Amino acid sequence: MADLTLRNIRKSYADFEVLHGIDLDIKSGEFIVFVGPSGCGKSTLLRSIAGLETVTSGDLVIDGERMNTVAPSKRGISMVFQSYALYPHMTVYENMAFGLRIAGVSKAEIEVRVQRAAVILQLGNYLKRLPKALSGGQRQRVAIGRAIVRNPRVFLFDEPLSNLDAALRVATRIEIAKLKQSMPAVTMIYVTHDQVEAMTLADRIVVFKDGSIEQVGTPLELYKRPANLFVAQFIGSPAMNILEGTVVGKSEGVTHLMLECGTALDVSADRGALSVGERISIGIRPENTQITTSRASGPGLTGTVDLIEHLGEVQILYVDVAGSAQKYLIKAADDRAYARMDTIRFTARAPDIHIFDAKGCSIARRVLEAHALEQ
Ligand SMILES: Nc1ncnc2c1ncn2[C@@H]1O[C@H](COP(=O)(O)OP(=O)(O)OP(=O)(O)O)[C@@H](O)[C@H]1O
Repeated sequence: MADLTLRNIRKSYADFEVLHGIDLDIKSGEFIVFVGPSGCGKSTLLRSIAGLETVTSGDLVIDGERMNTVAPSKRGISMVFQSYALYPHMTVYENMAFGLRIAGVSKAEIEVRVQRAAVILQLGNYLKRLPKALSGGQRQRVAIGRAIVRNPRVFLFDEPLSNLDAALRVATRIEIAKLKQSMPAVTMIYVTHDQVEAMTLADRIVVFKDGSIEQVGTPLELYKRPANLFVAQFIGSPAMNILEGTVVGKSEGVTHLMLECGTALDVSADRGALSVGERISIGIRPENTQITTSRASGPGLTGTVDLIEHLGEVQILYVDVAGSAQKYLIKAADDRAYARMDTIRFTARAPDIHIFDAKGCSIARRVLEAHALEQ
């Protein structure tokens, strides 16, 4: 069991601040996934939690105990890296046992722990093999086994699957999900660039940008209610489409928007305290866009198909919309044929239209925060 609290964590390399005051509460047994663009500080934070980096200021607390100056080996943390870093001349069993032997754990206890890890990771038949006789996925399982045998309170994973090919990634991802089920009390923090890993493994996802947290939430919260434009475009693949516009009027219960592409859009007034003249962006996900007809009629936006990608069960249409520099992407079932230069009309259901203010903040969130302040 391990609750983890990060309070105003800052980390600088010389005069370059990488982490700008991170606050995060992680509950015992949670599976937390860190995502964010390259260089945003995910690995630095993970390594700081492990004690492989010293934080410049702030408090790093595990189960009520401040850990800032506690040696990595005394934090009750195990870490699995992208590179498996197995000892090539040792068998799988010896690789898993090595750290325990150095720590002076008895032979009998080592046997129990290694065998237990081998069962969890289905490595029982490979214990006598050398790493060179294992697949990449099996090697990564040995690296995870080596971490398990230490009975950690907190398990850290730094992009553990990124060296594996697509099929092995999926198989090993499922192993990690099972591992979580078999160790429900262990807190896990996992860094990845892979959307599917983040969405499928996480209890909560933390989205980072430039050394700060943008949003923390369950995968569905981030997908359905992104707090800002950055999260909206970062979570989901292909990314959410964004169109610029202005609030042009308000009448009873309705706010009228005019998009730069020349399309008028009415949204219900409870979508926010929008003011007339205010610049806004609307966001619609490719999979939430419905093509109304292949001819230029009916309500919605109009565009010209520029490119089509067939992915099997779905196709991605890249559509040029007048007045918008960005292509509008539509994810549609592959049961209908479109051709390049087709003119299409498309719409989205009202709940699937996200609205952001000029600062990129979600209007829905702005309203929620305003309500919270009033109470
Ligand atoms: N030892 C170091 N000395 C100086 N700068 C560093 C050091 N380690 C990391 N950085 C810088 O800190 C920033 C954050 O790096 P970090 O590796 O934490 O990012 P990341 O989000 O994990 O990126 P990626 O997804 O590419 O692994 C980067 O700008 C990086 O260049």
